[in-house]
Amino acid sequence: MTDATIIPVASGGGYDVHVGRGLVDSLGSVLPPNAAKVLVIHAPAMAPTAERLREQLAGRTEVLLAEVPDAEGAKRVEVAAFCWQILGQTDFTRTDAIVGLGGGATTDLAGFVAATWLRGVPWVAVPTTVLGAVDAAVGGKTGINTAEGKNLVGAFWAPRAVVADLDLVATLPKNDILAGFAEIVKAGFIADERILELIEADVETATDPNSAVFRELIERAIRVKAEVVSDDFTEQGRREMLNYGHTLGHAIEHAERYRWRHGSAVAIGMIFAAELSRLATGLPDAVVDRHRAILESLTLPTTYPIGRWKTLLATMQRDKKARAGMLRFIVLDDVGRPRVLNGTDESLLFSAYQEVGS
Ligand SMILES: NC(=O)c1ccc[n+]([C@@H]2O[C@H](COP(=O)([O-])OP(=O)(O)OC[C@H]3O[C@@H](n4cnc5c(N)ncnc54)[C@H](O)[C@@H]3O)[C@@H](O)[C@H]2O)c1
Ligand SMILES: O=C(O)C(=O)C[C@@H](O)[C@H](O)[C@H](O)COP(=O)(O)O
Ligand SMILES: [Zn+2]
Repeated sequence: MTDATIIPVASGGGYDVHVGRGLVDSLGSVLPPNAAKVLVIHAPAMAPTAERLREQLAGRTEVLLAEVPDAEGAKRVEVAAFCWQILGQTDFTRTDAIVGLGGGATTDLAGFVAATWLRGVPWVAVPTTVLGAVDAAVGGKTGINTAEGKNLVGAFWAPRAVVADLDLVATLPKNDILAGFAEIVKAGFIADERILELIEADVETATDPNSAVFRELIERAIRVKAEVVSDDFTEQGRREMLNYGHTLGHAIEHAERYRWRHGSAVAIGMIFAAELSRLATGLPDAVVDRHRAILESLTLPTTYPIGRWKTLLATMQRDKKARAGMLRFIVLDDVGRPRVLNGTDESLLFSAYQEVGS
């Protein structure tokens, strides 16, 4: 692909993340050469792009389109079943391929459908949000939500390529761009302080999809994720660090019935994780304050009602990092030094939450 930055991922069979502009027009080059059929699972906002893909690939392969509900509405078993039905009725085989075109919710679903159809067919992720490009589409964590919690059903199933076309991301509403920055900030705090410095230097330029700094931030965050998942695809250890801010974040998404943006919930979750780090590991006050300053500069939420604590705690018990009923959190010893905190007692957790509670 021309003008693309290539970021390799070494796990899940090995694949590349392509970052650049106008890339979707050469999507055919990353599809399996012998695929007779391609199912494009896409978000409603991406219908015109899906149609463009159909025209582009006509003659080479049969392109089927599956428009799925917007945002978290896509991550439901009924929607997976709708996709499985299309695959069944079109005799989709293991040499065919799925394309996930949309934000993280769409690519999580598309990857899950690919992982489960015939126990695994090839798929390509085409993220169209900031959050999808820097995080969701990379690493092969696929899944759907259940009534009990976020991403409780899923599979590790790597794509054969990720195509992050920044021309597609440019149409994203500003609030979605800002929410996606929560994951970029996460990458900054756990592994790349330069990310934080670039946002602090000029938040307007950093979040302008046409700026060079924006592209640098996208690429830096992808490199963080690619490096971690190359080392630990199935989350046996190091990959857990990517869950910084997510234990409380996912509980907030559940409490809000999946109507909140993921990045907004993770922003509050990171404040909680930073406050917990201050209490448990002695994370300096300045680093905790830095979380608030950066997330507020992005106009992301940093507080949540104090009265919701018991509800959130109950949901957090189902967090995938929990072991034998014991909650585990990702905390920071310092910027760039995340680690797991085991066996946290409830009063310590509540003390940290009091700093978040409004
Ligand atoms: N698998 C992973 O490793 C991983 C990592 C991070 C997040 N996630 C998941 O990703 C999801 C959040 O992803 P998201 O923030 O991209 O949200 P999203 O997929 O809900 O997309 C946000 C909104 O933007 C719209 N949209 C998408 N692209 C657009 C475009 N180019 N122009 C205009 N509108 C567009 C969508 O239709 C939606 O309304 C959550 O479900 C989260 O759990 C997964
Ligand atoms: O890739 C990972 O690993 C992550 O934890 C990245 C997170 O940003 C992402 O939201 C992920 O979907 C959370 O996974 P879960 O296992 O906590 O459901
Ligand atoms: Zn996330």
